[in-house]
Amino acid sequence: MAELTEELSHVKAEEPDVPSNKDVKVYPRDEKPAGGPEHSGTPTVIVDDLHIIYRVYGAASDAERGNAANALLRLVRRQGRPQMREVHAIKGVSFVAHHGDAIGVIGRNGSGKSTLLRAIAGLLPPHSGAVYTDGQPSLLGVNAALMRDLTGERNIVLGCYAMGMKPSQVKEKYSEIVGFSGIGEFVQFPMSTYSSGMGARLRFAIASAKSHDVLLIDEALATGDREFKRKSQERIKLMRQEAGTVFLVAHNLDVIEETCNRVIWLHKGKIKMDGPPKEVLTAYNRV
Ligand SMILES: Nc1ncnc2c1ncn2[C@@H]1O[C@H](COP(=O)(O)OP(=O)(O)OP(=O)(O)O)[C@@H](O)[C@H]1O
Repeated sequence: MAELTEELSHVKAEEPDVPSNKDVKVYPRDEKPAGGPEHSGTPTVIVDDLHIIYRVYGAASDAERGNAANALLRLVRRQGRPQMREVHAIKGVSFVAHHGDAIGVIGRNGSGKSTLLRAIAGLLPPHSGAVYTDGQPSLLGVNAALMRDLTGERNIVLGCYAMGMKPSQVKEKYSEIVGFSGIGEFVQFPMSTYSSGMGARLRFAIASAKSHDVLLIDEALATGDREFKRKSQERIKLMRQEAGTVFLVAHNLDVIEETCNRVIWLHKGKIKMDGPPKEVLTAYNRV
């Protein structure tokens, strides 16, 4: 900690101005995109007829796969342009999220949950359609990109800077982050020595040390133990009260039910249902 304090005092002299992260974009249409329960809060995220298509180079199409002739053909074709396949992961998704919402995103493997979160975070360009956000979305574990070769301590400092915190704020939050993560003395060890649960807990502790306009959490709570799940659910509730919007992808439906006030069910890249957790989860459990 002494080393950390010294490091922070050096950095203070070069402390950059943190720009305002309000990024209000004007929604181009008068009407509201379809779906979702009624809300009185301000819209924070508007997803409008979003399509995301991945391009995979070097992949054989179905027609090309499967026999020796096709294999030979593929060998020959490799001399020319590589084959390209498209994966249409999000197919015309529209919804509006509001201040104070905690939205669970559920669906089978490959239904497009992570892709949707990455698109909201601005990490994937839409093929068509648009995502509008009021404020800076933060995708847990990516925005605060943690480095396996560095100690937990270093990652906390870098992660906090990456979220736009000032050195004085990092100093103030440091002990709280370590305490919340529950990693104890491992904070002095490189993250490569952590279990996946410890890494996820530290990521959550760092990301939730700051209130976010839009916080996107992808399965981070899945690896924590029961005590950590309880603590993180409480913190998500607190973040909602602090006017943020939280998106949560989790396969554990209990976590979704206890944490969220709304659930979006994705199926093969489309919204199958969008509404209160009880209704959506009951329908989801029936299939
Ligand atoms: N980087 C990528 N390149 C090509 N295709 C991808 C890529 N990432 C995801 N996909 C494809 O996009 C579709 C949606 O994947 P995505 O990871 O968003 O689903 P998911 O619902 O989060 O799945 P899971 O529950 O297994 O995490 C899948 O068909 C997947 O194979």
